Amino acid sequence: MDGRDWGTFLLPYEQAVEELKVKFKTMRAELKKREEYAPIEFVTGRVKKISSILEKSRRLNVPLDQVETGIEDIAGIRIMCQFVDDIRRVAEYIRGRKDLTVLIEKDYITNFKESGYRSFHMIIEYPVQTALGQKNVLAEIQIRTLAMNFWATIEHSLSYKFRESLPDDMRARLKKTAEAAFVLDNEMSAIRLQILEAQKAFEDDSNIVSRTLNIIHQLYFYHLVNEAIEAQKRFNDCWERHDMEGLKDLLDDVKALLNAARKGENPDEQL
Ligand SMILES: Nc1nc2c(ncn2[C@@H]2O[C@H](COP(=O)(O)OP(=O)(O)OP(=O)(O)O)[C@@H](O)[C@H]2O)c(=O)[nH]1
Ligand SMILES: Nc1ncnc2c1ncn2[C@@H]1O[C@H](COP(=O)(O)OP(=O)(O)OP(=O)(O)O)[C@@H](O)[C@H]1O
Repeated sequence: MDGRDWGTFLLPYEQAVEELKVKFKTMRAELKKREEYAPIEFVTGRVKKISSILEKSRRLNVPLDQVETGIEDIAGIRIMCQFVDDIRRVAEYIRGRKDLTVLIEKDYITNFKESGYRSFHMIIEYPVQTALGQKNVLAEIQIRTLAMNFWATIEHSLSYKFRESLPDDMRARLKKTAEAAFVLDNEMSAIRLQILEAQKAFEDDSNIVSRTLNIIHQLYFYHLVNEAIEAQKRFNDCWERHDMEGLKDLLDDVKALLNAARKGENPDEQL
């Protein structure tokens, strides 16, 4: 083993993890403000323990003087999302950043691992400004859903570190639980789509209501008083019966009335 000062060696990795955590947490807050929905649920990070670096360098045959390039996850960030679709969005945001360079992407969601493990990984190069100047460090970003994280956390503590020594029946049961997490993610995505569709339909309906009432009001300005009164009656009737189709027909009719009234007056103002 080389006699390096591990404390000093790990300093830029610690700085990288702290900075990246702040940046992704800020990204979450910003997206929440701008779009009212943040694809990031929460962010964690860690610097690999010295014992784990030594164990991995032995397992991967990486000489200790080459761990900086041979072990990509000494600095590690994990981003948890609610839905699978959010993972693609977060990856896209990361690709667009100017303060880091994406070197490798590993899509263990499309191609999940033999164990059942699913996550999206990005290996990045991140420049850290140290007292001695700039140092580029490698870091691993794991992006996953809450269900993927739940599974990976339990599986990690049970099997990942035991590797071959885990009993076969336990391995098989863990694989089954990975399938359950996969089904859970799909179900949640389906529910989410339904909620989004319901929200859109609700917005469309409320637009029809406001546009119809607005146009009925405008009919008075063109002295179409009887037509306006008749349209308002039809509106009240449709509203009582929750008849959105009837409201759509009414909107078409009042639009036609208003267009006819405006004809000749200002052709550009046709609805
Ligand atoms: N819980 C769990 N985590 C995994 C599994 N496979 C990969 N990971 C996580 O993903 C990281 C990177 O995995 P890989 O992309 O396979 O990286 P690698 O450097 O080729 O090899 P290893 O880290 O030794 O697996 C690991 O350090 C773990 O944190 C798995 O089967 N179960
Ligand atoms: N990119 C990451 N971001 C945040 N936490 C991580 C990341 N990678 C691993 N961890 C967590 O750090 C802890 C220590 O893991 P450790 O680095 O020893 O192993 P590992 O990365 O899972 O496996 P390996 O040694 O094969 O790379 C575990 O709780 C693990 O879940």
